[in-house]
Amino acid sequence: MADVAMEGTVPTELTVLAHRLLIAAQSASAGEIQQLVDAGAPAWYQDEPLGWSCLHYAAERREPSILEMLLQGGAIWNALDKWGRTAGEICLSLGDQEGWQIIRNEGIRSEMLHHALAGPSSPQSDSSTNIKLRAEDKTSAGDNLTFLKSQLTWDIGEDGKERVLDADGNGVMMGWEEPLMSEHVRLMTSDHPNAQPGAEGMTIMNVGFGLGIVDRLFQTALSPSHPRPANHTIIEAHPQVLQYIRDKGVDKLPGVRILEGRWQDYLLDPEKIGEILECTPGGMGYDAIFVDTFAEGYEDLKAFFEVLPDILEPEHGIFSFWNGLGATNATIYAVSSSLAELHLEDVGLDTTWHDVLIPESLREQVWKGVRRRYWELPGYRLPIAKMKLM
Ligand SMILES: C[S@@+](CC[C@H](N)C(=O)[O-])C[C@H]1O[C@@H](n2cnc3c(N)ncnc32)[C@H](O)[C@@H]1O
Repeated sequence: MADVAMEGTVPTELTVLAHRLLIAAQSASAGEIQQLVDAGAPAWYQDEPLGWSCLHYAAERREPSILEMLLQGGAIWNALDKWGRTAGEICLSLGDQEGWQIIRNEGIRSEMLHHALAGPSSPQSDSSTNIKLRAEDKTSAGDNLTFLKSQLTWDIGEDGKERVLDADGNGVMMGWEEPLMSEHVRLMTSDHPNAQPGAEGMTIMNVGFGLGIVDRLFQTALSPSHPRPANHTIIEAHPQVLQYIRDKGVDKLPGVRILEGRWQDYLLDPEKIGEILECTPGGMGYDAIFVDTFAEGYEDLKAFFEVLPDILEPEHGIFSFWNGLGATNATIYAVSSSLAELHLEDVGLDTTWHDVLIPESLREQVWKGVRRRYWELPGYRLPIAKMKLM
């Protein structure tokens, strides 16, 4: 959540100015608002009853120039109200596309600037991320190392589909995601030259096994006339999931290799990368790489992006990732997706997006009995990235 200063935590004179700005944002002229900002009114302030900032109030006016003025005056693009909505959601609910774009663009600009100033990603620390794309907690869903030590449970949800929950009852992997995983696999394999009938089969790296849905699909999605993967490397870190892999015999499938441990243990070590690539033709990299971990934030994903030029086959290699960060909020999801696209571009990859609808009926049903919802949007933005052609 964005920095929030509720009543009582700022000095009185600032509080007065803050309240005047909140009121002005609703109906005053641009000149009056600018005067208050120039006088030092804190545009980041959020009120007590609603958690609304001046940007939320201004969003109701549908006057894009006022939003721009407030953002320049220090309003926080991703301040969340008590219902978890940014001012962008207020714009969206009123059909104000122009206002929404101003807030989204400010999000992209401020996140890019933040990352540029922070330098290369450090997956050990989330300090260089501005968007709070994951919970700032040390519970299982918010911290990767805590998650990897936590006890997991496999069961069947009320939708009749298998799921894995962590010790806090959060959904680690839910069977309803299968149609999305299927679309990832289809887009990653169907046109690849090594997946065509008579070809030698693709080399695939999947990071994060979960229920093994995506791995099963990589093995079986294409018709029998197509070759099975020539090599299928799975990196998985949770001991119980590794046991599940052995119980199911996945490690015995032809061409499958399980790397036990965190992806960071393997891919951030240049010597290990060399060994891992030995199974790919000429050591040139994987034909398809997919990442879907748990309890990791944007910094971790960005750190993964930075390794891609070393591990993705440069000519036809396809990278995709589970695009779930920030998915509880439309504006933050849009900024997070754009940020990923720009950071992939920085490391030499072009991204195309495929919009996949998730039916309301499916979304409602699957959440019964699960504590933390992590999906709140009607649509999923599926990324497919390839190395840019020189
Ligand atoms: C959401 S599930 C993956 C679901 C999978 N795509 C499927 O189709 O079933 C995430 C998996 O990533 C694993 N994981 C979490 N952090 C990891 C890390 N740093 N390195 C490797 N695996 C990790 C978890 O143990 C879990 O099995």
